[in-house]
Amino acid sequence: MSYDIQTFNAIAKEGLARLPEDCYTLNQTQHPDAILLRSQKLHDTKFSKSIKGIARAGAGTNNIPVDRCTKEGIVVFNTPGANANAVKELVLANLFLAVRPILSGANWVQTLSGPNTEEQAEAHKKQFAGTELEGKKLGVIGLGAIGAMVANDAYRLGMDVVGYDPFVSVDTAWSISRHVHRALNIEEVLSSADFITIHVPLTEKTKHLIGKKELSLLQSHAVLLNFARGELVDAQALLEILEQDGFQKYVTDFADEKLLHHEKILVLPHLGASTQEAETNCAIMAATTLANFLETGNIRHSVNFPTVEISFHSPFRLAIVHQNVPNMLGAISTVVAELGYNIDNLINRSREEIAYTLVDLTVTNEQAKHAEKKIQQLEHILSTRLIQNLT
Ligand SMILES: NC(=O)c1ccc[n+]([C@@H]2O[C@H](COP(=O)([O-])OP(=O)(O)OC[C@H]3O[C@@H](n4cnc5c(N)ncnc54)[C@H](O)[C@@H]3O)[C@@H](O)[C@H]2O)c1
Ligand SMILES: O=C(O)[C@H](O)COP(=O)(O)O
Repeated sequence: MSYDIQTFNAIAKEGLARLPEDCYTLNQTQHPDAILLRSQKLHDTKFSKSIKGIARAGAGTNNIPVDRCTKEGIVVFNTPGANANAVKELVLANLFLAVRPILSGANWVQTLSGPNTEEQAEAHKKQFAGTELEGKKLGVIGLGAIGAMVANDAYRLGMDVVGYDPFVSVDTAWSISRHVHRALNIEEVLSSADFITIHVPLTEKTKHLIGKKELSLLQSHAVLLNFARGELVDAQALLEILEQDGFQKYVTDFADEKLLHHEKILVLPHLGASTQEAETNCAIMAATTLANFLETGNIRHSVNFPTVEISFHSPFRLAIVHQNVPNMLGAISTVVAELGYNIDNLINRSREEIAYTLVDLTVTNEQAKHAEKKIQQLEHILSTRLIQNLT
């Protein structure tokens, strides 16, 4: 069995190495089995019926039409936490840059010349004096993989940290220092913190999460950092409020023409996950997850399908994507029973409107194909896949 994977963007070679040549080809057909990508926008892409999964080597999946994928039975994966440390380090670097005029001091020194360079530097250094992070208050909006790491490390730097996340997962909650205060609403964070950093995904619900009302709550000396997604902040409202000296500075990882050449805005070219380590981690996790899905039907790290994992020992497995309606399991097992086959193992899980069933069979190739064909004829089936156990 060979799978063709369509790739977009620079996927680290360590990840591509998880797709060995004897089982995988890259970009060889018009009808690939799966897509592996980073930030390429797929909203206008029509997916071939051959596509079973899309793996995002990264955290955010707002570049993928996830709802449409769900309707088409395509499993979308991401790589939770794989680039969190890279983003955390860049956020911390920008907190330091926000309190110490490091860049302007370094640029100014380059303008000096002559044998008294050192004296000139010493005489004028006071114009580049800064403040310290220790004792200042950091507000973290979104306490997932990145937000939790930022909160913990900021606390270790001596900052007073307050976090807001009404949907925080149990696993992440366990990882957050007990010294991080829990805010019950976003207003508390925005109005009380000296620095606010945003780490929530961009969805229809979070677009412009920080709008005019929220920006108006910031203290005049506050610094807002956005290393999550540009559209989380209403750029027009932000420009107006900065103009009125509503707050001090906006640091963003997302280029937007409206925000360029503004003395109170620092724009970076989406560098959050651009470290060798993060690129390698994400590529390995995405490729491994995709390969496991293609070869066994098992699903983990999906943003639109349930987690479904059982060990694969039978010669054949049917992977069935169907609508989450009553009696699908009964209908599927009746088809198999009427054919006279015994089910070795079966798992069914659902997530909102979608459900996924794996049926393991010890039958011949022909018999397995026959069972698949019969199941395809059932109502509410979105797709089926017959996987042969090659181990
Ligand atoms: N700049 C970069 O290169 C870069 C790199 C990685 C991730 N990101 C962005 O950062 C986002 C977060 O990444 P992550 O790995 O921490 O994801 P994550 O899924 O681990 O964490 C997101 C957190 O946001 C919380 N959340 C959702 N809606 C919220 C709301 N309205 N208010 C408060 N909290 C809310 C969730 O409960 C979750 O805990 C990604 O979705 C992506 O857009 C950017
Ligand atoms: O969501 C993410 O993981 C980041 O935005 C990384 O994007 P990139 O892979 O294009 O650097």
